[in-house]
Amino acid sequence: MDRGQLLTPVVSLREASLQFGKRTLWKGLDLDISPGEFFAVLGPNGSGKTSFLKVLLGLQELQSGTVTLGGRPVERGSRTIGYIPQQKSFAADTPLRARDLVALGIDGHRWGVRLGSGKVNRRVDELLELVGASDYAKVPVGQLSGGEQQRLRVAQALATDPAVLLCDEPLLSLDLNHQQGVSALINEQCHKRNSAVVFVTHEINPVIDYVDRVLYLAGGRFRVGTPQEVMTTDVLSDLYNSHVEVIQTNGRFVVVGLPDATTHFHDDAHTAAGEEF
Ligand SMILES: Nc1ncnc2c1ncn2[C@@H]1O[C@H](COP(=O)(O)OP(=O)(O)OP(=O)(O)O)[C@@H](O)[C@H]1O
Repeated sequence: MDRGQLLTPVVSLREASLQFGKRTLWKGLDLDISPGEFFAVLGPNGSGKTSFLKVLLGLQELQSGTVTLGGRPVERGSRTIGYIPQQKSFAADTPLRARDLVALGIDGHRWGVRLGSGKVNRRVDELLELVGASDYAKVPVGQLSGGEQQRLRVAQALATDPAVLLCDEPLLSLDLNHQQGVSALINEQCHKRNSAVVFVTHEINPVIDYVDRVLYLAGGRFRVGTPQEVMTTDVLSDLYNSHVEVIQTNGRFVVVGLPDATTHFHDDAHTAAGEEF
């Protein structure tokens, strides 16, 4: 069943195009993402995945077309958005404890005013527990492992119970255990608390059990559909303009013969917009 037809979309793009110089990342993108939908954004290096998130964050303007969140134009710093950025480790001497970092997600815009109130402290405790970080609540963030830091970023992003949760490769550099823990948390926010999740990743398999639909960007074009519709030999060969073999085994996708790690932009990218299933 198509959720998009049942629920009012929380993210909508119409005829959206993004271009840097002569390079078109995508054009003619029409897309609705519904509450409670887990939406993965896939594609090779440089295909525009992070730029897509930046458009939703109000940090990158479209060349043409429109983007709305909850029916309103996107704006920077919206509290309806939770954002898990690409992982960068905190410097060892960062003067923040784990719980301070999470508290910034609740009250970051009012730092120094309400922080420390009983209500904020209780919410921070709840969030730390949710991500399994209570044990290191008072440890300076720079002394924590990459996986521990990442769980805090998830807690921070969930702090406002956001309608839209944007995740930029949140599993990078996590071991398998932590990958599973972090993706299960994000899935819970999506399918239990009804947030729309936009999940940028190079690899669909770690979240394949959760993904409802995929936006696959490559070569200045795109495809949108369920994983079964998009992750096929025909679709990926067409997007990459080169023969790519997709094998499905045990519910996982193995993609063989990708041209290289970087996207190949088609010469005809300006006229060959992707199609939506
Ligand atoms: N502000 C900008 N000005 C010019 N070019 C830009 C700008 N932002 C991004 N680009 C270019 O757009 C392309 C897409 O970048 P983006 O970071 O969105 O790709 P990505 O799919 O997230 O890549 P990766 O998988 O490597 O993180 C890249 O070639 C990048 O250099």
